[in-house]
Amino acid sequence: MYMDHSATSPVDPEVFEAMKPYFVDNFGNASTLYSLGRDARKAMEAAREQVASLIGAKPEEVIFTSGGTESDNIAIKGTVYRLKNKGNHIITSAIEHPAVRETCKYLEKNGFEVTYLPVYEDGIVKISDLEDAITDKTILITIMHANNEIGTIQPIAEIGKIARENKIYFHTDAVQTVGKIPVNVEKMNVDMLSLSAHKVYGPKGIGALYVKKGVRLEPIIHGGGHEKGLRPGTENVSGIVGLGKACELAEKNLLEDTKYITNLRDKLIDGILNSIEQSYLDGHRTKRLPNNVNLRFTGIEGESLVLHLDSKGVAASTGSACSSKSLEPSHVLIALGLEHVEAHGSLRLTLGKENTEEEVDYVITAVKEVVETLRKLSPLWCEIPGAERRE
Ligand SMILES: Cc1ncc(COP(=O)(O)O)c(C=O)c1O
Ligand code: FES
Repeated sequence: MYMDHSATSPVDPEVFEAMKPYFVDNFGNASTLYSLGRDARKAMEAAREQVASLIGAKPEEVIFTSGGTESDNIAIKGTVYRLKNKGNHIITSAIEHPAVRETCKYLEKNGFEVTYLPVYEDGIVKISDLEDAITDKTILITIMHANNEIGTIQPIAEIGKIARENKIYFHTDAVQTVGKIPVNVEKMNVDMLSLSAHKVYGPKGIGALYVKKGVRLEPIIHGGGHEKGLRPGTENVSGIVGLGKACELAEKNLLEDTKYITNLRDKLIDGILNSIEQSYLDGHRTKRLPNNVNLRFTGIEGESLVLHLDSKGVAASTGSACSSKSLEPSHVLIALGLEHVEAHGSLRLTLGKENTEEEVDYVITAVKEVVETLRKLSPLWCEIPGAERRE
């Protein structure tokens, strides 16, 4: 069973049906003048309205991109390149997705200064830290709405208010929240917001950037002038139609889906914490995405856990990285103040609307069995203080 919806989600059959005509029959280039092209343009503009409606924006404030990564790059580089004569300071958080984090690291190598706000144990930035970090050189604040690993939700409206008071542009990466919790660009006081279709039952490789009316960005890609010159290139019409449909469905079902998934999440968290000794939840207990469960087990390696769960038919992910190139565990878990050895045993289960209570029960048992098996095999487990000795 699939419990890795924060990595990607299946395309909803309704979304797929909506996209189908735009591959073979209505294949026109949306920039052409004849009716085939005009039909494509019409479908694209309808999708722009669907996206705008979900996030409380005006359609003309929505730019289609190839996904979250590109939206983040256009927003961040587009702002700082435009304002580089005004200042060179960017504020972000220590737990951003690589699409933001690596963009900031790149900019640091190119003359910009970046402050990475700490998040403390609960995974949430402190407003007082943000206020202290602002200087007269600060030109951009970019802080994610919810974290992709630990699911914590940041106080975006408050951050946006401070950005406004200080006349600093504010971008948020809302890839993990759009379609999962209410997102309203006006209420959140944001100037730019990134979203991606494949996290909300839409296709991969398509997303959008909200750019508030009046906010001007320097283009980072140059070409034929599509999408107000910010994202030139022949439009991915079928993808855009899919994104629009996914947003329409998300808007229609948001409250019901959220309630259903939150219930599964809490059952999963309690079930695992209550049945496995030395297991811990990472991130805030309630200020977290309705579908995010991120746990840690003393004495266990996350990657072995994921591979053993896979053999029991459960798709999940981990923030530990023993066998990856970096040999570093997730920067997000380290930012929570965890030691390397603690971050080493992390398991992320992210639920979706097609998961059921029976699946949750199965996963609780599967995780318990795998943790017990791995601990039995571990020569270190019996030496850990408080560990129950197993013969
Ligand atoms: C918070 C966040 N930002 C950005 C991205 C990147 O989005 P995309 O895969 O559409 O480029 C992801 C996806 O993993 C994400 O979770
Ligand atoms: S050794 Fe496992 S996360 Fe580093």
